[in-house]
Amino acid sequence: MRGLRLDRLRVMRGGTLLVDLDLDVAPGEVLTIMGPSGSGKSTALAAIMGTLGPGVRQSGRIWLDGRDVTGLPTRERRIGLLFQEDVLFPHLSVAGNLGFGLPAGVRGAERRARIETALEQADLAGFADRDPATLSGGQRARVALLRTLLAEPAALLLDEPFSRLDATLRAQIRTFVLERARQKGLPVILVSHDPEDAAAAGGRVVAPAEGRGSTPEGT
Ligand SMILES: Nc1ncnc2c1ncn2[C@@H]1O[C@H](COP(=O)(O)OP(=O)(O)OP(=O)(O)O)[C@@H](O)[C@H]1O
Repeated sequence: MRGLRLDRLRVMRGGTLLVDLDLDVAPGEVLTIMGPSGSGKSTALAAIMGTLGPGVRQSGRIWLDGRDVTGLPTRERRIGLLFQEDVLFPHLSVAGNLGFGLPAGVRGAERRARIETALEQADLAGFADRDPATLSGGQRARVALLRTLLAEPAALLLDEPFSRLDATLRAQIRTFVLERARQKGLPVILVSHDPEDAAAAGGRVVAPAEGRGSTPEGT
């Protein structure tokens, strides 16, 4: 089965149940995890990525495209993460930054071609040799997204991405990200404390420890 499945995924810290999710995110679907600061949103994403630190107890399974990825190291899970303070390497060109997203075996002309194509699709043709410091906030945000997508993830997690951008730009970038994810048929989990993000995503909204959550069908 394609998509992302959280099968009774639970994370306890101390005596607190921070994460309790039991749901599927279909290809092209966006699920929003919403809750106040400290409610466990980032913890939920860390559990899915496999980057939880010590001091927590995790149970349940994570399935991606029918594969149980629960025990796999982060890099083998094929899950892309874009977060709030995603930064580009300042000492590398835009193309150099994008190269970090590409699978290791992609080299030479193929590497250049994939980078050029990605830039064109993001309205950034001709930007390959630019210094990231010379880009606008919106251009930087698009490059960060392209870098994540070039790794060909099978799911995309967004942790309050671009919340530092002003409202207009943020809305544009949010649309851009969600459209790209839908085109690629990626299941997306968006973490936010902003109801506007959830409304723009247009899908289900759950709290980090909501269990099955609520679906439009009420199932
Ligand atoms: N490494 C850690 N050690 C101890 N406590 C932690 C650690 N990381 C998170 N916590 C605690 O776990 C709880 C959930 O944190 P988490 O970062 O998941 O919340 P959040 O909903 O993402 O918050 P925010 O919106 O502020 O980012 C908080 O009470 C936090 O203090």
